[in-house]
Amino acid sequence: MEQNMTSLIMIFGATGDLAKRKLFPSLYRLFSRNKLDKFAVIGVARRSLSNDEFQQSVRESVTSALGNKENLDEFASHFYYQSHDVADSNSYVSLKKFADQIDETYDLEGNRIFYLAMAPEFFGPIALHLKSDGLTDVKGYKRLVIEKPFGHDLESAKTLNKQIRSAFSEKEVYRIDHYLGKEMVRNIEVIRFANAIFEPLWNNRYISNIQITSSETLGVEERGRYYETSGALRDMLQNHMMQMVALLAMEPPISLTTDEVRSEKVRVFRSLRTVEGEEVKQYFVRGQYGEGTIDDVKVPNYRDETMVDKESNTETFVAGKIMIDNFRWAGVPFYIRTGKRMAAKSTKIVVQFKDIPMNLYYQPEKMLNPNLLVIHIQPEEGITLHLNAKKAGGHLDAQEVKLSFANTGIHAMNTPEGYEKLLYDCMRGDATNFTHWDEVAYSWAFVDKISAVWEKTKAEFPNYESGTMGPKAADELLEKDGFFWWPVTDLEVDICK
Ligand SMILES: NC(=O)C1=CN([C@@H]2O[C@H](COP(=O)(O)OP(=O)(O)OC[C@H]3O[C@@H](n4cnc5c(N)ncnc54)[C@H](OP(=O)(O)O)[C@@H]3O)[C@@H](O)[C@H]2O)C=CC1
Ligand SMILES: O=C1O[C@H](COP(=O)(O)O)[C@@H](O)[C@H](O)[C@H]1O
Repeated sequence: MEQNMTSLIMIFGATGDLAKRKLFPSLYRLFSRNKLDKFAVIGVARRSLSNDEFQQSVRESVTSALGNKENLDEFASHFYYQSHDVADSNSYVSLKKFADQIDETYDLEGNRIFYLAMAPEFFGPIALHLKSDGLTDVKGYKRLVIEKPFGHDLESAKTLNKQIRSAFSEKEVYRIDHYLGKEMVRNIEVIRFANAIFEPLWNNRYISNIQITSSETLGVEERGRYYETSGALRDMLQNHMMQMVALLAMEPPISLTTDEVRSEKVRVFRSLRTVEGEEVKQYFVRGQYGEGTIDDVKVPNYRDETMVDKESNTETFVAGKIMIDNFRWAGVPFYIRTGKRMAAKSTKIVVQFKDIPMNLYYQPEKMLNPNLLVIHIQPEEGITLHLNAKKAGGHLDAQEVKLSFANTGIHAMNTPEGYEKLLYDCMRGDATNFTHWDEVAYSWAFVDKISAVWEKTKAEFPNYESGTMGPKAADELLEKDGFFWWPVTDLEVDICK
């Protein structure tokens, strides 16, 4: 793999929220760790700004995300601004001239990263212009980083992909899924494939079900316009949740190359049981938040949020049972749930193992505790293994014990922000933690069948109170299979202490 950390990074949408909150601070962290060789950034957006004003906004965003930092002036001096309307062809001609000049000044070897941090309707047109107006005619590498959402459904994703692919090859396209930058999401593979105690048990003989929860306390905030066209199914399930399912379910790749890992993930997507028509209500539950209280603050109904339809049929919560019909996973439900305005901000994976054949130690009053492997993705990062062991001093009484590993505890620092890792990977030319077109296409095909049913039928919303773990039907989804959601807040236990 290339390790050339020299590049001209062009950020389209450089005055936007994502650039300020995530991209500038992440670049700063790479800079401060000496991970960048020669680099310059051209920020592109519509409004008119001088280079000085832009550099000031870069300094402010780094300070606001990371506090006062060293060498900030030196870092910011690598940033340039170009006012540009992405819909106007003439702008690209002057942008190309400017980019060539910066390339020469910093000796950037013709390496270019185009980061599209803009509304998705611009992705295709920008990619086409970059090629037709010569910005991609470089002697080094050219890479296109694309934010989510990648389309609205399979059809629109195909159209977008066609536009992008007429300017960039698949290997040059880096589709961001920021969950793939999270430390513990990346750890899933290592936990699975580097431990002799897990891999032999990682199948339908020993695992009864897997639960993935990604709950948020935030509501839709200022994103009503986008969210009304998306909902939790497209916003979270089609991408982040499906990626976690794939990492948990895939076969061990023969090596850790981008192509091998991606091809194993694609095999999982190909094995997904299609859920359509009448089956959708047996497998999936949707919800929309009503008013409630979070952290002692009263919060409004989703339908009363800015830019939201008073009769909105958009789901802010989704729970589902995903079946993977292959040899390893036949019969094992993967339960997923995600939503806004829930009781806690938490992303966790709970792997519940099957009960042992006979319960010697808890009978007759109590049930044996199943063994659980909990992967804490956020806010705390770590692993907890729930076992049964003898109670100290007692006769042969058993009790549940927990073996915990806290990522932060070991490294005594915050783990790097996901965007930092993804930017670093992109500069190194490592696309393993970006989504391949095939993954996107399969997961849209799966999700489209569900949205087709939901869009046709009006739901009885709101159906969960803000500050709770979603509608009752989400609990019933597991109850009818004899399971229940392991409470994510209780599982937070002591791992970070
Ligand atoms: N914000 C976040 O936390 C996340 C965002 N994303 C994705 O990132 C992308 C950007 O989101 P976000 O930063 O929130 O969006 P914002 O609305 O905050 O920013 C949009 C940016 O696009 C620029 N822009 C708009 N129209 C044009 C135009 N015609 N020509 C040139 N520039 C233009 C704006 O510049 P100006 O104002 O000067 O016109 C601004 O810099 C979206 O795809 C979103 O889905 C994904 C995950 C998280
Ligand atoms: O992609 C998105 O993710 C965030 C949740 O991300 P997290 O890293 O805070 O878990 C979600 O709020 C947003 O709606 C969605 O677009």
